Amino acid sequence: MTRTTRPFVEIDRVSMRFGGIAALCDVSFAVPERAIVGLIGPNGAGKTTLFNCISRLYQPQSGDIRVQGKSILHAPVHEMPAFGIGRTFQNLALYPALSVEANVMVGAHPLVNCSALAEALGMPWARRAEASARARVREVLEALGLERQASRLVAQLTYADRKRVEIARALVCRPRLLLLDEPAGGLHHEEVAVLAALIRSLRDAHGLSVLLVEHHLNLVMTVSDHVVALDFGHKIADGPPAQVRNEPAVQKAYLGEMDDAALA
Ligand SMILES: Nc1ncnc2c1ncn2[C@@H]1O[C@H](COP(=O)(O)OP(=O)(O)OP(=O)(O)O)[C@@H](O)[C@H]1O
Repeated sequence: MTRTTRPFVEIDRVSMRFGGIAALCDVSFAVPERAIVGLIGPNGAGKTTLFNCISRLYQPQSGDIRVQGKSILHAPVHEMPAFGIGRTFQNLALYPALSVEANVMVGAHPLVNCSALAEALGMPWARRAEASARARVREVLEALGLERQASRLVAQLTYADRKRVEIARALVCRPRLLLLDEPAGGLHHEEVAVLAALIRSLRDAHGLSVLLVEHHLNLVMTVSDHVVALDFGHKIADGPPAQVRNEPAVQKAYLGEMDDAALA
């Protein structure tokens, strides 16, 4: 699939404070169409706050966020599905006592798009919408190699498979932008390599733009086309992985956080 440099998302001078804490200070960068952009920074740098602004959980005090040129911050929250943003959460936000299929079905809710009454009464259009959402869920489970786990409870899965379920749920509504919040957290070395291949293949197969928050720097540097680094809410670097890795401000921000090998 051809990549372009046209921005899919533009973060434009976004600032967000929590009382006296400046979590984001005038942060600007773009996620080009079909690009994988890694967002790095030490603990407390502002990465999750930015994700929460893009998914409209937080409203920044100033700046704008545009998807294909249209401001999401000025759009009503119920219009958000139309912007095509899917996300996963740092601490898995799954229902352990429900099946894999049921968990992914939760993400398909916007596809059903019928009143609760129509669903409860089993109206024909509600049944058709639900059948089509179930078909989509099965398609995504298959794409992620989870089809044989569909009826298992999430509580019975390995941690790596739970992470896949989160990604499946984020994909079910056919997003154009996938926000991945620490997908490698808690994974073993080999599982991280599998994850890297999965992220690339999802981008290639579906033409997705991906914004990846990750502490696993080797994964970020391997998989990203472009890397943005934050520190104390400020953008300190923005460029190709090799350039950002060697940026003195990035090296300094990480000093003491992790061994130098992570950045070598
Ligand atoms: N809801 C909140 N209320 C108050 N302060 C907050 C809130 N959310 C984040 N912060 C503060 O904003 C700053 C940025 O936090 P954020 O969680 O965005 O950083 P992060 O880069 O995602 O860190 P980590 O890598 O540890 O997840 C921190 O100082 C944090 O304590």
